[in-house]
Amino acid sequence: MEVLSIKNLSKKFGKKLQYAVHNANLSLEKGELMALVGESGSGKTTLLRLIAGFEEADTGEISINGDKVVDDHLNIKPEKRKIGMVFQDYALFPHFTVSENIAFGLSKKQFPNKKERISEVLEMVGLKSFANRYPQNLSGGQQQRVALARALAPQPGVILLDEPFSNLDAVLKDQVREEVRNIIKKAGATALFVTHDMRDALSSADRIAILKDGKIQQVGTPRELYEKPRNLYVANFFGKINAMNATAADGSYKLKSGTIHAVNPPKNGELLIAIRPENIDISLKPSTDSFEAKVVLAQYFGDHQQVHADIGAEAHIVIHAHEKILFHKGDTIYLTFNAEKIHVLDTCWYPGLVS
Ligand SMILES: Nc1ncnc2c1ncn2[C@@H]1O[C@H](COP(=O)(O)OP(=O)(O)OP(=O)(O)O)[C@@H](O)[C@H]1O
Repeated sequence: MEVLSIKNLSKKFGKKLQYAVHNANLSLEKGELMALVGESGSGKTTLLRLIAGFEEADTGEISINGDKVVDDHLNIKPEKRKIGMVFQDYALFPHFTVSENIAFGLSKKQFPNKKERISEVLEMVGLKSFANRYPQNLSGGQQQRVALARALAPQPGVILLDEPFSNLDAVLKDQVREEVRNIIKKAGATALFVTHDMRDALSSADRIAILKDGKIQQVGTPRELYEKPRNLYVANFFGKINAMNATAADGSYKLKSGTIHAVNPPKNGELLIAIRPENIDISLKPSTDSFEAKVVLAQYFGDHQQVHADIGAEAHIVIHAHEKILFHKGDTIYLTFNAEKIHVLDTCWYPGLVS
């Protein structure tokens, strides 16, 4: 069941030429946890605020639980949208205890027995024994769980979380990501969280939507976005990738310095192909499909070596090698591309493209 539906949503601030959010389409199924990622200024916060009702859309539609909350003639107030919000700084009321913070958004009509509901959500977030504490006497991770409990308590249609992991140090982050995901899943809630950190998105979300210049570039599972990025922007956002111009012909990708057999033969023509550094084998001996290359930089990172090499006319190739041999600048090496992991990118994206 579709819980959040966004159609052709756009927002421009004042007289700016650029859209903050441009023609966004997004759909969240019940129980889904989605990450909204993108670099600074890509429009993540604006999209979240449009959904919450803190900003007014220029055009487009938003529905929550099947009820329209925004269209050309409608702009339902934030408090009437059945949305739970977890703010970046948690925004807990300092003079209220944990219980009082959670009680704040609960109506007597929906929950005649408020105490029971508070106890339920405190149990859910593992803070039952902290009910009477004040926020300043809690750790950052605990404060975040209170904020999450407060958002979950009224059983909203969708929970929106603004940069939920950005205030946590690196050690806590891994643990809190897992906790937040588990709590949301246990509650059966549907949630959308904003992050600029691709690790948050890859490790926690069921699906990811990636924004660039206010436009959604791709929506998919972490694996789809990592392994089958639609364009170079998406590919680069999730780590290093080697992109090369190639000509598709006779079931192969022809590069200037050799040919790679294609597993899924593409249509003939000029293409931009891409392969991740871990999907290239490196050897000191040639084999039938290998490309000769010259090492220009080799960096040792303990669990792998990052080798930069030139293969003739093709630009720089980056390889993550796990071999025991250490490579050095000037070495002649032989690279074999894992044809199954070669992916064809959309070439219609270029930096700065807005419409
Ligand atoms: N209130 C505002 N007035 C004018 N321009 C705004 C306003 N809010 C956002 N913008 C502009 O809209 C664009 C998108 O901003 P937004 O804050 O949504 O991006 P973001 O991806 O959340 O960035 P960050 O990660 O830095 O928070 C930017 O160009 C920003 O300058």
